[in-house]
Amino acid sequence: MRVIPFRFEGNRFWLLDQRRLPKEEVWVPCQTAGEAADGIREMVVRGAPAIGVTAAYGMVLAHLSGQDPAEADRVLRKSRPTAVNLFYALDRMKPHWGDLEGSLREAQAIWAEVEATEQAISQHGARVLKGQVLTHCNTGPLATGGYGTALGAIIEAHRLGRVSHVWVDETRPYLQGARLTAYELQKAGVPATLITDNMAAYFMAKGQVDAVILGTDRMALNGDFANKIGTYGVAVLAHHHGIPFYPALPLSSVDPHLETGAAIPIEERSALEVTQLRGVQIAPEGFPAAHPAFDVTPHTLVTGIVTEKGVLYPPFDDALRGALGWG
Ligand SMILES: CSC[C@H]1O[C@H](OP(=O)(O)O)[C@H](O)[C@@H]1O
Repeated sequence: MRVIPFRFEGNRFWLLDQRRLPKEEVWVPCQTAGEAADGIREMVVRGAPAIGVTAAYGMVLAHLSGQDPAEADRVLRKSRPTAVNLFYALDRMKPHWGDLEGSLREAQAIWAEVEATEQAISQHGARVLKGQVLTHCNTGPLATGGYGTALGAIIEAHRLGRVSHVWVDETRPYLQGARLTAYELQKAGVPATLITDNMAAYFMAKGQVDAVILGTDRMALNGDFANKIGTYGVAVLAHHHGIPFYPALPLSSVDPHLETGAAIPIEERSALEVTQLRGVQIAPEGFPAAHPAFDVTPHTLVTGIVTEKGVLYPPFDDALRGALGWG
């Protein structure tokens, strides 16, 4: 059963508060673009494609509340910097500024595109997965509003009898794996085991990981990509152990302005998300803590890129340009 993280109802965009999962299912109503931006920034809703859909409906809310679309666009663009889906969606909404019906149609189209591309990603990704798969962070319907990307592929591969078990990285510090991926795999009936991030090497060394698949927040044209912090480490471990490593993404997550990953903006989040665990102080009060929320994995560590157009193999510059229709 898929848990869709939002719904548009009664001229409000309702967000399932992912900070409260898996214990409580609490819905938060957004009536303005500012409230949608707050929901993105505070990670009520999170996940690259889901952020894009939320931003699109934030522009619909701006029209419903009589807000200047340019101001709404500015507020939404400031909410989080790394996932390119946010900017892709707002660029798609721009031609409809001042037009409520057109904005609503475009937002619905963006959401429908998420659903369609992720069904394809899941089917293509399922064909490269087998045995025991490790994943990092959360890339299911909660992160996308559709079928999921990497987790969609895992669930489909299990349905086909290809994947027998999933190692779920808890994904410190925000714990998207422990709280959200475990929740989604349990609902989907897929056998899985939660591990702390520092256990991945142990299970790889024991030969208990046959493939790694995970998400993408922004990919450059050479295949370098940004994803949840810890992804780069998993990629290095997989490379060392000769384990196939696949980022999964819709092609709308490719940044057409970036030749390499060097310029991908990395979000710095509050140190409190590291020094506290669900509000419980775990480090000395005020102790300094770093919190880059993403890291960049070089394309040289990537086996294949799972997209709605199929699985792309090196040289990724050519493969991505071909998939984007750039010849
Ligand atoms: C389907 S891509 C989801 C992507 O977004 C997550 O980041 P966050 O939870 O901070 O929005 C993570 O990087 C996932 O891989």
